[in-house]
Amino acid sequence: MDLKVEGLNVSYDEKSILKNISFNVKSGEIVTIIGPNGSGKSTLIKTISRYLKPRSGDIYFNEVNIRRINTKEIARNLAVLPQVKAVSSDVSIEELVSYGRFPHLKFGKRMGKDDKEVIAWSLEKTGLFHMKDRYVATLSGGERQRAWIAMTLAQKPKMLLLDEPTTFLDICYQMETLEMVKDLNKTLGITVVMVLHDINQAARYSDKMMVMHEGELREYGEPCRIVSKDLLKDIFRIDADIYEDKVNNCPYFIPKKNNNTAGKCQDD
Ligand SMILES: Nc1ncnc2c1ncn2[C@@H]1O[C@H](COP(=O)(O)OP(=O)(O)OP(=O)(O)O)[C@@H](O)[C@H]1O
Repeated sequence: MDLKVEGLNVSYDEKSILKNISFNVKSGEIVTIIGPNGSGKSTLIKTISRYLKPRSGDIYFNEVNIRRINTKEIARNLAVLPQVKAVSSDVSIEELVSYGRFPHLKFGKRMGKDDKEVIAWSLEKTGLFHMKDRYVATLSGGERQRAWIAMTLAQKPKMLLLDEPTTFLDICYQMETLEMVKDLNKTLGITVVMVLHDINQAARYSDKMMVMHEGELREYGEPCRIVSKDLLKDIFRIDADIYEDKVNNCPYFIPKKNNNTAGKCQDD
């Protein structure tokens, strides 16, 4: 499924947050949004997922304006992993994952064998099958994150929107999650738009990277063009050396020692 965003402006109350954002994501691509805290990444994900209404601008899935697509149709095609997730305390992992099948059920129909197989597959893929009866409320941060990812997998979407999918995960599960996203993208052709804070991981796992800064889309392109000394200095306020990862065929950077840290991460 491809995505087109045209002239998007989004405000919270009177405060303008996203300013004239336009871009295209081709079907089957992995695009990662990076940017400093507060630059508008989550707001963009929330707007694409229709959680927020733009002040102006349009969003198209496969050339159809999302204003013309009904909610169930969107839910069948688009799975969203938000940054903040809530679930009542008596929901088990398996139950949470089963919610991913709801958009696919016919009116009044119960889940069938196919749905149960997809749920089992999602639980296996995320390493949760052996603990599927545990309550989500009793899980560690990383286990809970995997349960939510399993739910989005169960949706079998054509597009995945992931807002910081690796938060709370240890490095092994971070890698496993991103490998899983890549695998789903390659084997099922799922288009992926995600937010990551780790720029090196973004460069490694993305076809394209999008750089947000103060509500504007500052750069959009392939990782080898995006990850540059100038961009890291201008947008992220760090000095870094750029290298080539010949194994994964992508750039990576190592920040230089910061001798003057006082106030460096604060906004000017
Ligand atoms: N519900 C809200 N009401 C008012 N302002 C908000 C609301 N949600 C976010 N904002 C503001 O909008 C701006 C963009 O926030 P957003 O969460 O999109 O940034 P982000 O790039 O995802 O940040 P982070 O990396 O910290 O998650 C910030 O200035 C934030 O304070």
